[in-house]
Amino acid sequence: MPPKPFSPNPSPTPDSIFRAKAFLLAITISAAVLLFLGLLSLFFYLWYFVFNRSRTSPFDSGAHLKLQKFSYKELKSATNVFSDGNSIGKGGSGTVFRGILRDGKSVAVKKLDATSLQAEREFQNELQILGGLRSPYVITLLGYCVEKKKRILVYEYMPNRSLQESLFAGGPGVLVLDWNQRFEIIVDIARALAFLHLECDPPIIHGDIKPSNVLLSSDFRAKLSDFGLSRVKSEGEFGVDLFSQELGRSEELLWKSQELSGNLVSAETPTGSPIEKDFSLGGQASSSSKMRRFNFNLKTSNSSPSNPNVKGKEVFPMEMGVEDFDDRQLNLNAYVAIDDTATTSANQWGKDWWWRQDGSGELCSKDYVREWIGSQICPLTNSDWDIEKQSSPRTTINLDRSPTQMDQLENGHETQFHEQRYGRPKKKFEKKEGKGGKNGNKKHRKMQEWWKEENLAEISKKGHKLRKLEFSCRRVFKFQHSVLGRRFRIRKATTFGEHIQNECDPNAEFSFRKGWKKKKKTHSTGSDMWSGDLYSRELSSATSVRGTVCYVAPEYGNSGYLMEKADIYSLGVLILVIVSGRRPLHILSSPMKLKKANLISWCRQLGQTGNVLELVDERLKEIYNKDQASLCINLALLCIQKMPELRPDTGEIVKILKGEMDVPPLLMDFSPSPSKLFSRSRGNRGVM
Ligand SMILES: Nc1ncnc2c1ncn2[C@@H]1O[C@H](COP(=O)(O)OP(=O)(O)OP(=O)(O)O)[C@@H](O)[C@H]1O
Repeated sequence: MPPKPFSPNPSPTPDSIFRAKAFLLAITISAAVLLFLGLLSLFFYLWYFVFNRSRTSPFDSGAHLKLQKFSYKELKSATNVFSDGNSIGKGGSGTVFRGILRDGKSVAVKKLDATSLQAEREFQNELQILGGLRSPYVITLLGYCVEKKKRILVYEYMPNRSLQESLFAGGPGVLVLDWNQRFEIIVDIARALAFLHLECDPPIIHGDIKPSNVLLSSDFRAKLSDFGLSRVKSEGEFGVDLFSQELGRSEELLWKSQELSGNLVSAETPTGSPIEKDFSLGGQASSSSKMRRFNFNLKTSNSSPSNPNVKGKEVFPMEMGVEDFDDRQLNLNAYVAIDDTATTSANQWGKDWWWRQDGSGELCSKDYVREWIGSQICPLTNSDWDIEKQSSPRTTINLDRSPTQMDQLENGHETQFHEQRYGRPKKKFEKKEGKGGKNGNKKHRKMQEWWKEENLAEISKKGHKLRKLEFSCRRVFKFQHSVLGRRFRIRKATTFGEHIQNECDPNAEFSFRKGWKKKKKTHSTGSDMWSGDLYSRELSSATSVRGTVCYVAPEYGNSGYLMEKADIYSLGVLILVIVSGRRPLHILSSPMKLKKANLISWCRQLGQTGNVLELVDERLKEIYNKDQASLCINLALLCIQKMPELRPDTGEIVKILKGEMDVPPLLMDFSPSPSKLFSRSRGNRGVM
């Protein structure tokens, strides 16, 4: 068959040309539109994440759960314009209100003090850490509000509010929490910590375990709250936290400022090098050092305490022998260098306060209560103090008078104590004041150093100039001094009740940042001037004291080490508080009860010599599970051991509480401490 002849395509008709052109045009237009839309969404995406999100949500959204962003208007109407009636508590960094959202859900709205650095830090921490956590044992952060300087956090509402209120609000004779509830609360808190330490990766250290940070649901189950001081442990880290990295700088500033002010103790080591050099390393090494060489607070150096080059330091006169010292002398020398391989830093008091909690007997709670009060009224320099004394004798507190009063109290002269405290003629008061002035000044100086450093440490983080720091420190101290005087006039006019704390004006409380402030009418009983918790509340309000006095672990001091075992220590104290229904520091008028003033030391004494069940809250009227109670107390004793390595971890604690593991025997702690050395010299008394 012949091939088919080639026939060329028929020429395109105008119609087909038009259709092809239209098709091409449509493709071009749609491509352009798509491109435009793509670019638009890209720009929107960039705008949203780079500008909008970074302004409103200061954390990496990828790593966190979805938090609701509330408008200020919304929260304002939820809380009835943040009315006093809706206020349910006041903390160091803001006020908490009850709110009802538009969908009817109850929430707790924490309005942070806009201008405070602590509030800002707490806000960031809560979002970055708590915002990413979901556990039945941890409070749920539902959302936040950021508008201009306003910082607000919205949490799930806990109808029974804080453990602090449930434990202490009832007053004598009124039982709020029964034994079962207390035990469940202890288990819940242990589980919360186990979640943070073991289930979170990287682990989270809470850093501020105390009753007011344990919130209770309607059925009295506990949830851990307040992550304002918590931190995420970074990989491979063995002891330095984020904030402590500022410490070297702060220390340096401290030394410089001391040079400037000229009237504080010399900050030089015997070799003339600033102590900051070894400061953090000392702590790091300590956490892995052997028991006998363990020392968190003292810097290891090749110097001797009797080295004449140690300028201005108070050195324990070893040659005299510790036996030559009576208790009073030891109290005055509590911050001296006692180890021949160690020297103190100028801020030693700040790290040594906790020794006074220990069970060795020679240092009582009253000493650090007194010292603490001293710190509050102590101006930055001695001359300021003198000026204040002259200008307003009635408003100054005579610290040197306090030991006498307390000693008499201990000796059982309660009536005399009362008279002296409130009815003594002014002349005698002044005479006494003059007599003990020298020792008092020493104490003042120590407290000044501590507080100065604390303030410097915090403010230096924000890069303030040294002179500005000096100025603000002076101003703060002066202000606190004068207002505290006013406070004590009120106290002098009252009669001596069963609890010293009852004398305090219930409507006033002291804040390190703000001085005395009139307490808002709240339901919170969290601020108790004379309780350990008061120190806590107020100290935790002092921005650079991370953690809570009486709850904070000894190794933490102010050197910045915050590890899991610090939480365990606080948990131990908290367990004792829950079991006993007492605050960690509770000064009572009765001399018989004075030994019980310091819960920790009392418990240690009972652990060594007596029946630990003596500690159980009398209000339980013997209606409690004795096995569980002694388990809790023994567990607490394990947790409050001075050496972090000896404390159990959270996994073990939960197992012990669930009865899946026995309480390990309590080892003796041979940490070299002033009190320990003193004890040993008196016959090798062990200190737990
Ligand atoms: N989610 C909540 N539900 C119910 N009440 C709450 C809630 N959060 C806080 N509160 C109440 O508000 C009080 C103050 O809480 P906040 O966390 O501000 O301060 P704090 O922990 O007591 O003190 P600080 O912040 O100084 O450590 C608590 O004691 C508690 O009574």
